[in-house]
This record gives sequence, structure tokens and C-alpha cells, in this order.
Amino acid sequence: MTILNLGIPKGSLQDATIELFEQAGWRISSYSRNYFPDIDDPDIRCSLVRAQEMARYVADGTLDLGLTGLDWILETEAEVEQISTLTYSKTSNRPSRWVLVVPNASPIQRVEDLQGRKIATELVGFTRRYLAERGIEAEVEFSWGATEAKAVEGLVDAVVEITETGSTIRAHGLRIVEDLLITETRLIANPSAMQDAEKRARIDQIALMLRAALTARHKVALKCNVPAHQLDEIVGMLPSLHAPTVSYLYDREWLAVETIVDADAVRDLIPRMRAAGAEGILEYALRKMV
Ligand SMILES: Nc1ncnc2c1ncn2[C@@H]1O[C@H](COP(=O)(O)OP(=O)(O)OP(=O)(O)O)[C@@H](O)[C@H]1O
Ligand SMILES: O=P(O)(O)OC[C@H]1O[C@H](OP(=O)(O)OP(=O)(O)O)[C@H](O)[C@@H]1O
Ligand SMILES: [Mg+2]
Repeated sequence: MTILNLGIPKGSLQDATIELFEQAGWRISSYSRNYFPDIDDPDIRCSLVRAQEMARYVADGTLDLGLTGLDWILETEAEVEQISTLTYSKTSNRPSRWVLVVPNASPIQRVEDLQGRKIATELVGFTRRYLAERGIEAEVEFSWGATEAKAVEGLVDAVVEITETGSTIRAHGLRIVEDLLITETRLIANPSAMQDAEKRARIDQIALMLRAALTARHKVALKCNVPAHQLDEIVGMLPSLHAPTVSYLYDREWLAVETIVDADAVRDLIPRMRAAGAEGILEYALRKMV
């Protein structure tokens, strides 16, 4: 039996990743102070690895498969195969942004204004390359964290930081000058593992199920009963993958209509369906969608 070595990102993405695996069909139990969580699949061995180091360990074959942000894949320039983009962050199912931020009162208005200035960031290599490509010479120093504070205290002229909800930037009275990178979580694999038929089959299975779980988070199932004379009008309101499923109730004057819609659309859709004569309207959460 071939064992697949899987890296789970320790830190910001840890809880969200374990939750996604649970929804996808694998239960991972992590214990404090143990970097090898249990997983209910005998063919997989899990390790907790820092997101910053994940791509390096996947590239050198220590891990066959791992999850980390696009930011750290680009920063380390590691040679990994990107299997899938999985759009989830620490607290949301949206991408995060690496942004150039300055204090509100700073004279810096554009990235070009950084010429000759000092910048702090955790993403040093990426930031240096970004500035070099634009012909800007600036000093980029590594920050171990709490980076926003360095702009407030005047230790540096600007910082390059990740933002998800924007609350840290707001709390420090900072202003975004420019977006440098939109980053999302990526499922990455070792190129030789992808050449191994057994490992590749497991990787494809995991990729499919993780994507199925994430897609389902943005969709819901809607079901309702519709009087026959209102069927066309109500079906016309409903977007669906193909067409809604329609079946007769025992009383042939009524039909049951079932469909999948964007979760965001439901608050507008249900009142319109009701006004058009739909009854017994139900919304179901979905666990997976392929
Ligand atoms: N809100 C967020 N804040 C920070 N990183 C996030 C966020 N959402 C997603 N990420 C991703 O998480 C990864 C960083 O994870 P990691 O836990 O290694 O660093 P960290 O957040 O600085 O950890 P910590 O601050 O706990 O030491 C990056 O790939 C980043 O894109
Ligand atoms: O836009 P927001 O939702 O506020 O999230 C962004 C903040 O989250 C991360 O900090 P982290 O918790 O990793 O702390 P650190 O600065 O010590 O790394 C990141 O470095 C930002 O400071
Ligand atoms: Mg951090």
C-alpha cells in the first residue's frame, strides 16, 4: 500500500483546512503539541507544516501533497504542481490580498513614490521582485509579524501586508496604496508523485472532493410546490445547472419544483416565488457538489 504524505498548513489556514477536509469526507484530529494529526484514512499520513515552508517540502518530496497560499508558492519559487485553486482564507471563502499600506497622512500616493524609501514585509522576495520589475529602488526589510505597527510607529515608510477582512488596516489608521497580489489557497503536489499512478489517483480523489465541498458552500437547494397555472412564471425565475426538476403532486393541479441556486440569491428569490404563488418553500444546505 502506498502512503500519501499530506501537509496541512499550521497557523492561519489550519482550522479552515481541517474543516474543509471534514466536509470533503476525511476526519482529521489534531492534538496540541503534536505535529502529526490523525486522519481516518490508512493510506494518508498527515503532518502540520508552516504555510511558508509547505511548497519547499512538497518540491523536495518530503510531502507528496500540501495546501498553502499562492503567496508562499511565489515567495519560495518552489517547483510544485498546482493541482487546484481552493478559494478559502482564515475566516472566509474569499481570496486575501497583499497590499502596500501607508499611514493615512503619508505623502506616498503610488507605488513609484517608494523610490529610496524603507518597507517592511514578511513577503520579502516577492516584494523585491515586484519593485525591481517596475524599476523602483527601495529597501525591503523582513518583518517577523505585527507588521502594520511598524508603519504606525514610523520605523518604516510603508508595509506590504496581507489583508482579508480589512479590520487590522482600519484599526491602525492605514491607507491602501496598491494591490500587489490576490492570493488563494492552492493544493500543490510533488511532480514525481504525480507520475506515480497510485499516488496520482489519491491526489485526484482528494482534489475532486475538496473542490466539491467548497463549491457546495456557495449553493443551496430550493424546493417548493407550485400551482400548475403558475409553473412557467416560477420556473422562469429559477437559475439552475440544467433545468429545474419538476414532478406532479398526487393532486395534479400542483407540481413540485426542485433546483440548485446561488446562496446569495435566496433572500431575493424566496419572496418573489411566494408572491407568484409558490408554497411549502424549503431551502437545504448542500455538503458537496460535483
Ligand atoms: N486572514 C489571513 N491572515 C493571514 N494569512 C492568511 C489569512 N487568510 C489566509 N491566509 C493565508 O495563510 C497563509 C499564512 O499562514 P501562516 O499561518 O503560515 O502565517 P501566519 O498567518 O502569519 O501565522 P501566524 O500569524 O499564526 O504565525 C498564507 O498563505 C496566507 O495567504
Ligand atoms: O484583514 P484582516 O482580516 O484584519 O487580516 C489581516 C491580518 O491577519 C494577519 O495577521 P496574523 O494573525 O497572522 O498576525 P501576525 O501579524 O502576527 O502574523 C495578517 O498579517 C494581518 O495582520
Ligand atoms: Mg501572520
